[in-house]
Amino acid sequence: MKFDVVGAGALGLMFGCKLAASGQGVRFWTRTNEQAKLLVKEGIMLLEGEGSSPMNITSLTAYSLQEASTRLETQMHADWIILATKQRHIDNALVKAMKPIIGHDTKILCLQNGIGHVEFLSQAFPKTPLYAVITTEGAKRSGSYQVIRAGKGVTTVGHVGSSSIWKEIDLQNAAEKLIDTFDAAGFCSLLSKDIDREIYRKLLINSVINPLTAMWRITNGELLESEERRKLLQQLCEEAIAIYEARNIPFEGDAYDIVSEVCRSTAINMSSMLKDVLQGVPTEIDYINGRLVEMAKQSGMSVPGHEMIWRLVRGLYK
Ligand SMILES: NC(=O)C1=CN([C@@H]2O[C@H](COP(=O)(O)OP(=O)(O)OC[C@H]3O[C@@H](n4cnc5c(N)ncnc54)[C@H](OP(=O)(O)O)[C@@H]3O)[C@@H](O)[C@H]2O)C=CC1
Ligand SMILES: CC(C)(CO)C(=O)C(=O)O
Repeated sequence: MKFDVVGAGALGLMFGCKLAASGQGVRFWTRTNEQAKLLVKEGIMLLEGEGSSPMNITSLTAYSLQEASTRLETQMHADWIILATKQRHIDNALVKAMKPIIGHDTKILCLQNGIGHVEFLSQAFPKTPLYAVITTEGAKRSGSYQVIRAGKGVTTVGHVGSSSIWKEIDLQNAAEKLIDTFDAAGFCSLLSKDIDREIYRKLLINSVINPLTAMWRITNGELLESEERRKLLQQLCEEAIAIYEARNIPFEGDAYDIVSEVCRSTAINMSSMLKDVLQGVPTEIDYINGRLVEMAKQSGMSVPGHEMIWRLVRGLYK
């Protein structure tokens, strides 16, 4: 199978490295020429867990995405594009730059947290099948070509949006082959027929854990360590569930219990939002709490907790 990885950040490097190591064809499309050159020169170094020796993949193909139209004149389109940028990178400029790498049989796999990107990309690429991924894998970039697998997780894949020119059975077969390929590369993967459910479940979890850990600068586990923190966790869960109920979005189980369980199981993790804040880069708050606030407004509801935490996190970045 051939993969084009757009965005050689934490997840892009990790997925690309392990897919290449398992014998798949992987080509990287970076934002900068400098990173593409470094990847070609140095390869990727992936560290998986303490005590394990690093995996080093060399002989890579990598270009800047801006060069796509000239590079694709002499090369084949991939079966899959793994879109591994952040939500905020997905805009008209990225769409324009990606057009040359989309062939007749290319499918796009979106790794982003939050919501909004699927609708945007469905409109931008109406004929291209889109799949969303919800992953509990943890990856941390430690340089332009070095990445750490911070935690093994489960990667769930499902078809999203409508792609009128593809038959349901072909969409399903393509996803099944992808799951087998991911499994063979060392990613425990599942196929979901209702990926929206997974997306909204993850959205709720992220909308509670991420901004609170980012504001308080604490690990996920520390969120449960005081009554004051637990109360706010509870309030954000209740507000999110009220929005879901108003909009008929299914959510199974007790939100507070589920969020608390994620805090416990990822206790020593720094949330992705806290990492962004500490690095001084914009967070994904607009695509997580911002979207919830927007949904609440559309339903004529007030969600003071989410609105306040959204503004507080936005205000951290000038
Ligand atoms: N890391 C994780 O463990 C997890 C991440 N996610 C989600 O996955 C998504 C990616 O996260 P993560 O890998 O951590 O993010 P990173 O910031 O590490 O990676 C994003 C990459 O996209 C690149 N990029 C930006 N614009 C372009 C462009 N125009 N063309 C090509 N590349 C571009 C960036 O390049 P540059 O560095 O040059 O700016 C960067 O390398 C996020 O939405 C996140 O929420 C979900 C689950 C786990
Ligand atoms: C589940 C959680 C909160 C784990 O850290 C996450 O997805 C993130 O940090 O973005």
